[in-house]
Formats: sequence, C-alpha cells, structure tokens
Amino acid sequence: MTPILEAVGASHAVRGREILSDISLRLHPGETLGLIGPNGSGKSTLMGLMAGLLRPSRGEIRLEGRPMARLGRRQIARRLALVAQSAETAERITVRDAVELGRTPWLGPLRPWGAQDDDAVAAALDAVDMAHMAGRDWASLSGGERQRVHIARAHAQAPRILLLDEPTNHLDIHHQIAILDLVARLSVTTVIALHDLHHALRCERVMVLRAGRCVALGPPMEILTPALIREIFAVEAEIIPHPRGGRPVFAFQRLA
Ligand SMILES: Nc1ncnc2c1ncn2[C@@H]1O[C@H](COP(=O)(O)OP(=O)(O)OP(=O)(O)O)[C@@H](O)[C@H]1O
Repeated sequence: MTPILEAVGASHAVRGREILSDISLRLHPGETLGLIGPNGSGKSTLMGLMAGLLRPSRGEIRLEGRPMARLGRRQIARRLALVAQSAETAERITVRDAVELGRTPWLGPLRPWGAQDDDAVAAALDAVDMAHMAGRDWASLSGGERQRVHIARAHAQAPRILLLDEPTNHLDIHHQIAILDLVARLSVTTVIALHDLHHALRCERVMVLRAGRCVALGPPMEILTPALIREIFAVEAEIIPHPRGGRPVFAFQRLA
C-alpha cells in the first residue's frame, strides 16, 4: 500500500550544514506518530519538510506517493495542514476569520463560500472549545487560546494529514488532554512533535530524533525505555504502572 506520507532518505542542510540527516519514514493512513527529541534535534525541521515548506537537500518527501516537490501549494493544502510552533496570524482579525482561513484551499471562482464552509468552521471552533470567542479580536487572545484557534484553523482545512508542532505548548492541563483526545478522535493521519513523554505514550508509534538523526522508531512502550531516555535526554526515568490500569507514568530525575 502506498504510504500517505513518506520520507525517503530525506536530509536538510542550511548553508552547507546538515541539520537533519537521512530520515526515512512511511506513515500509515490514520496513524498518530509522535516526534520526540531534545531541543534542536530537528523535529520542527522534519515537520517543515513534511509540510512542503522546506526542500530536502538530499532524498525526497512523497505525499500519497507523489513527490512533494511536484505538487502546488493548493494541492498540498487540500491534503495536509500544519500547526507550526508559535505560528502568527495577521493582526486585526477575529477568531472566526482566523479559522475561516482554513477553508481557503477549497474555495475558488467556481466554488464560492457556502453552507458547508460555515459548518466546517463552526465544528472546528466547537472542537477546540472556542465557539464562545468566535467574535473576539485575535490580538486579544492568550497564548493558549491562540494555540487552540490555530488547531481549529487546521481542523477546518479538513486535511487527511495533520502536522502539529508542539500543540500542547501554552495549554493548561485540561486543554492539553482535550487537544490530544481531539486528535485521537479525528480520523486523520497525524504527526505530532512533543516534549511530554506521557503524551508520546498516546501515539501509535514514536520517532526519536537526536542531532538530526532518527535513533529509534516504533511503538512507544517498546521505544521509551529507561536506557533510551537516559541516553537521549540525560535523565534517569522510572516507569511506574498506573494505579488504575491506565498508561504508565514516568518519574524523572536528572543524572548527577
Ligand atoms: N534556518 C536555520 N538556520 C540555521 N540553523 C537552523 C535553522 N533552522 C534550524 N536550525 C538549527 O537546526 C537544529 C534543529 O532545529 P529544529 O527547530 O528542527 O529543532 P527542534 O527539535 O524542533 O527543537 P525544539 O525542541 O527546541 O523546538 C537546531 O540546532 C537549530 O538551531
């Protein structure tokens, strides 16, 4: 089966220095892949490559089997939505305006705004618990509210692939869990860069990056061993069973 999104030996170089090296990955339709790794390990760079915003210096990214480099922005945006880290939006727009931008790839001279677009925007605002703020100025929102609006914009885009770069940044614990539950409910393929290893446990697979290279890829309970966590993050981790049968929890201690 053709992977929905694929990286084939993809690297990215800036001014001749490789900051991401030789990444190969085949995403299966509907799966959620967590990207983890220390600061500066290449997670956002890989997101940028997979979103078609950055070009690989070597290798290739393929979207539904077709080289990303041969697809136009609109073709990509109908299939894939990115919520970048600290994404900004032009000032003087309302929350609803910001979410409506997600419908852009679907509109055109022969396809004006219609009831289905209103429905998509309303459903997206609802999904992130922002419907009551639809009329608010974007500029007046808190960091977490902005993050939720960005996710609503991506949701309204109705993508098959959702790329989320640290989507729980800025969110309180209630909304962190709400966003992860939302992502789990959506029947889209998701790549999600995360720092919280507890959140990574919710993914079907995780890719661990270090210094621009993939060092592990697989189901989180197989990959996130104390030995790997020590090696990658320089912390001692103990894995503690959940008292009521839920996902285990980590206890961390910095290596002396
Ligand atoms: N345009 C650029 N020019 C020079 N260096 C860059 C550029 N973009 C990224 N880098 C460097 O490449 C490395 C990977 O950056 P990237 O943002 O992908 O890491 P990350 O894993 O997302 O980090 P974080 O967890 O801190 O968000 C970092 O060392 C970064 O400084």
